[in-house]
Amino acid sequence: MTQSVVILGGGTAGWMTASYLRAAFADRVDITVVESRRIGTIGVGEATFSTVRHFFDYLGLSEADWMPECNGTYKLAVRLENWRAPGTYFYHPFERMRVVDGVPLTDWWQKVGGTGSFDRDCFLIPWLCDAKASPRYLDHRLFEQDFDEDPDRPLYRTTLAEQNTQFPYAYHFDASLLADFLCRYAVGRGVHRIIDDVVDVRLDERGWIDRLVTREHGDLTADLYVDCSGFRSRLLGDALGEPFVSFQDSLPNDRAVALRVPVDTAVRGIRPCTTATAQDAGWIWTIPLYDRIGTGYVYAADYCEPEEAERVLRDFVGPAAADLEANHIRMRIGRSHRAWVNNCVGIGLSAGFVEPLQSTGIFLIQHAIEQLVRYFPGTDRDPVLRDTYNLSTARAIEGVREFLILHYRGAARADNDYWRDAKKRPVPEDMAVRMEQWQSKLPDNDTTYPYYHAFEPYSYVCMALGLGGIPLRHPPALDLLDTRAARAELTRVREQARKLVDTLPSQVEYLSGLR
Ligand SMILES: Cc1cc2nc3c(=O)[nH]c(=O)nc-3n(C[C@H](O)[C@H](O)[C@H](O)COP(=O)(O)OP(=O)(O)OC[C@H]3O[C@@H](n4cnc5c(N)ncnc54)[C@H](O)[C@@H]3O)c2cc1C
Ligand SMILES: N[C@@H](Cc1c[nH]c2cc(Cl)ccc12)C(=O)O
Repeated sequence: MTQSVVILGGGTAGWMTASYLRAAFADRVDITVVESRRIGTIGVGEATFSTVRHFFDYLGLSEADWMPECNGTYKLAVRLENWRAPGTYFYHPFERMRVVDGVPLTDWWQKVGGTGSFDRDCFLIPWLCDAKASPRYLDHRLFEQDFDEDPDRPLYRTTLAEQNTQFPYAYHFDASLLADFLCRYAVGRGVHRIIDDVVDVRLDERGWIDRLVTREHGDLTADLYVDCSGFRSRLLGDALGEPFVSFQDSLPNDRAVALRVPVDTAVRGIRPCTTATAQDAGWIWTIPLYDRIGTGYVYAADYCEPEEAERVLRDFVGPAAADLEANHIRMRIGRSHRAWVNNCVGIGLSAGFVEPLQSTGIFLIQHAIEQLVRYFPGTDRDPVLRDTYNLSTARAIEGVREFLILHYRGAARADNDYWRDAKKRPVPEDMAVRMEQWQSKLPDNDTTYPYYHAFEPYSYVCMALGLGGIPLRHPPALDLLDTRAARAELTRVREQARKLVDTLPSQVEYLSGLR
């Protein structure tokens, strides 16, 4: 059996991998993390999917264990501003669609209309985000009563595969603080930590990694090497030469500039969502943490210079940006042809990245780690385990890629070359067919990317309706069906939403109580 693992890299991917493998295999697998003090981590990556709760569950960690130490806040949705036209916004919530007489409520909304805001007419979470409300009451009850969440239930080893319901929120957290927290978790459970630089990688005659040469700690050998070295891809890409499949033709944003902005939470409040504000050459993220904002401009170098991007971001933030140091980042957009080659598995930026829209990076890390546990190699090195792992992880990032392409192809904005060119970029062949299908009927299980990538049809529906750039018709069947029950449900959504806004505490009030 595989008895030892060396992980190169101490960023989010490295310490998520180390802590999860430890939780899975205990001391039956010896784990070492080697990380450079000289080479920094990417330092961003602060919003997640709701499914990240399975990661913390698996480690036996409750929110109270890690949120206060990581500046954590709740994320109920992504708020997309100015994608349809300047001054407009809509939400992509963690909330499944209601169904009336077998038809999704958003399809009914197309037929019977509503107030004009599909998100507020069909979902509850947009109302909570607008009100900066907490998803929990002060007694910790969740607003969404569909969950039989027993606050005293023992944490147990849930995984993405058990996500049979849609949990209504995800998290924002300080990426560096989370990596530090997971480092303490892992080292406290017996993971070895070496702070050093890997200066050379030696391969054997088969082209497998024989050992990692460090500057001060000699050579490191293991049965399996996990490359969490970030965009450098020091093992998978550099040492093993695995080809990289670029997504640049369909996802042009390859740069970012970020700021960490201190805020007075008591004054500003905390909107429980990530905001993505479209710009002339990309979009700006706003991630509200407990005592600061994480913000950054994701843009395409072909349309905007770094200096201009930094100026736009500083203008967007305002006077609070003065004297703050900007972090300029080059992004490698695409994926390794294979994430697992011989005795090396790439996880995190080293294996692939599709720009941070919709916060998919940490989900892809979590999915990769879960699959690594499922397909963990034995001494016989069964290639079927490796090949199945590679197929599953490639499909996950290809599905995310397709969902992100939809944002640029589907945005109604066409007010400059960047947004006009976005409509002409190539899309995967199957996706072109699906985009045609969406014009006759909103996306559903039959017309969205067919392999697991975490996004469900309702996410595609929110984009199709919210972005405004795809011509949409309701199916003719709705002209023949009785609309009364659907109209009643639309009224019920608004009544429930108004009651929640009136009874839930603010997110600031609830989170202050956790500290
Ligand atoms: C602009 C931007 C915004 C993002 N926003 C989000 C978001 O909101 N949500 C989300 O889920 N994801 C987001 N991501 C993705 C997220 O940041 C990454 O998935 C996450 O941080 C994982 O990074 P990593 O651990 O793979 O790499 P890194 O953080 O770069 O860590 C690499 C590690 O490898 C070490 N290392 C490298 N080479 C050597 C060597 N030779 N010897 C020793 N050590 C070495 C470094 O010291 C470091 O510890 C974003 C990414 C970018 C670029
Ligand atoms: N079902 C996955 C993915 C997902 C569903 N809704 C959203 C909204 C946002 Cl902002 C990101 C991700 C998602 C999950 O629940 O995490």
